Amino acid sequence: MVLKAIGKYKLLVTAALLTMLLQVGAALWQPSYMKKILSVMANMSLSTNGKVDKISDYGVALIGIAIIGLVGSILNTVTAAKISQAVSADLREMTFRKIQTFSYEDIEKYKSENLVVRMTNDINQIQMLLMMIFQVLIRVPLLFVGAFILSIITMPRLWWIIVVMVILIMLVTGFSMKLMGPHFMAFQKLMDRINGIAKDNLRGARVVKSFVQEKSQAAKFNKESDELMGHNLAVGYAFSTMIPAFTIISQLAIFVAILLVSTFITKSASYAQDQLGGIMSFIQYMMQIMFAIIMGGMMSMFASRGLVSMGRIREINDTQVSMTFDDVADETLDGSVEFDHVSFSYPNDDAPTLKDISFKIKPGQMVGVVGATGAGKSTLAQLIPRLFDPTDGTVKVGDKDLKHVSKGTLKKTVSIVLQKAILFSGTIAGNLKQGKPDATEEEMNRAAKIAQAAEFIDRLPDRYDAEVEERGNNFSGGQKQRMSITRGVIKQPKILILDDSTSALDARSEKLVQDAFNRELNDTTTIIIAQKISSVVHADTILVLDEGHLVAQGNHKELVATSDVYRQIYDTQKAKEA
Ligand SMILES: Nc1ncnc2c1ncn2[C@@H]1O[C@H](COP(=O)(O)OP(=O)(O)OP(=O)(O)O)[C@@H](O)[C@H]1O
Repeated sequence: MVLKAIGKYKLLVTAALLTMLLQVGAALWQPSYMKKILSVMANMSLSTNGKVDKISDYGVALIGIAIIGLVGSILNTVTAAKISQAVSADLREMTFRKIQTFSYEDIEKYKSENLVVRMTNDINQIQMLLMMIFQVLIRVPLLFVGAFILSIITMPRLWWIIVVMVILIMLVTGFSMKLMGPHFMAFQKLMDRINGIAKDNLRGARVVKSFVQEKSQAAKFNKESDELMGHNLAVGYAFSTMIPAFTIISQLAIFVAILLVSTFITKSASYAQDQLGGIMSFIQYMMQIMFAIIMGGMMSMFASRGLVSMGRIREINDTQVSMTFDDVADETLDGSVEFDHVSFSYPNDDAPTLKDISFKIKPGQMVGVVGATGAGKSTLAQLIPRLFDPTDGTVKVGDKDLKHVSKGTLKKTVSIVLQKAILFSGTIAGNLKQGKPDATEEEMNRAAKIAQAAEFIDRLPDRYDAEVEERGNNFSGGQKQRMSITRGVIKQPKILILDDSTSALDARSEKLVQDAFNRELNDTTTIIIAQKISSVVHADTILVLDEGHLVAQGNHKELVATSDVYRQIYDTQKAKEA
């Protein structure tokens, strides 16, 4: 997946690789000139004629090589940044598009905060890994092998120092990586949890404040945050020992090399003139070898985090969407609804929430759904716009099994106004047009009048262009519900489901909404889920749910006479009102 995404940027990738080569070439070339300069200096006492000129020529060449290396480095950083940014943006967009195809069930399985972390933090990890790859991937092995060979050619008698140094550095790097690995693995999961707590806390800020929950929320957050800090510290400790260990090893290697060369010099004067310059380049090559191993270690660290993130992003993109729609032409369905022996269990929940439910609703009927809290009313409603598929049985709309209806047909036939009014930041018009993207102002007006939203929208200076803040925070609960109902009715669906969506309206407004429905939405099948029996008392038929079972169906009068569950709810509510 990532390779495919990188494949789009072949030109940039080639440029990054070439500039990386340029950098390595310059780095490996530089010490040989250093050796030449020092060799000339070592021989100076014998005859200085022409030697200063030679030194300055070598000096100019050295600066030239440094400039080539610098240009290579700048171009490499720019191209690596471009590739990593472009690829991560592509991955982010691709993943977001994939999430848009998810069913509600898929989103529930992942959890929204987990998806947010994947789209942000995991993509950042991949971006950092790509940056690293295009800055050091070729550089590390080339620099390592090149410096290794050249150091031995420069000082053949000191080959063993290099070998011992490489072994020691690799051991330290391997040991440190082993210590750090599990902590990196824990990062992402903790980030998911921290994000979830922060999201819940900020979303429920009013609850937190009104129930004085700041301390307990902070304690919950601190627990996860401290755990993250623990992992970060462990990585920090491993790093803090790794770097000094490298320094000790390299200093030791330099000391032994100088000591040995000094011994050779005392034994042979000619060796001094031949090899004195070599020791300088030898040390530089040693440093380059060490740098290559450290970079390799860092890369494996980024890689271990980046690979976990790649796995998490791939998991989203490889997800088999749990709900697909038949690729059939859109059609016009009537507003009848039929549940045929429908049972339903939530994902990861063994016990069924709906149990063997069967009923039929005729087009244009007004239907009430009542039952105790948790009886399964909202769950039943969510099966009609296919937010979930039933575990058993069939849900039909307009006599067609929902599983064989196109997405377009379902969208124009069914509209649901959820229990919680969810608005998006933007304008009122932007929110209403989610119900019908090409809605005219006249259509918005008509829908707003039915939902009793026109009265407050008309009072706003910008009317439909008035700003809606994040989650509609600048509107009251009742206003949000009215806008939500407006969005639901604007496309004039054949079936309108109101899931307890007038709960924040006062009795007068609720009555006005219901009257408007009766007047304006005569042909629409209206399914009203209600806590209060008074909201559905005039319905053509009422479904009574009890612990996931449909225990009775009929109009108010019939149910009072025949259903114990219904009568019980009715009597309790009447007693409260009295
Ligand atoms: N997304 C979900 N995942 C798992 N279980 C759920 C989910 N939503 C609801 N449930 C469970 O299903 C049962 C029925 O919930 P549902 O919301 O349908 O009841 P309800 O009758 O609409 O209740 P209320 O009147 O309080 O809104 C409850 O026990 C609830 O815990």
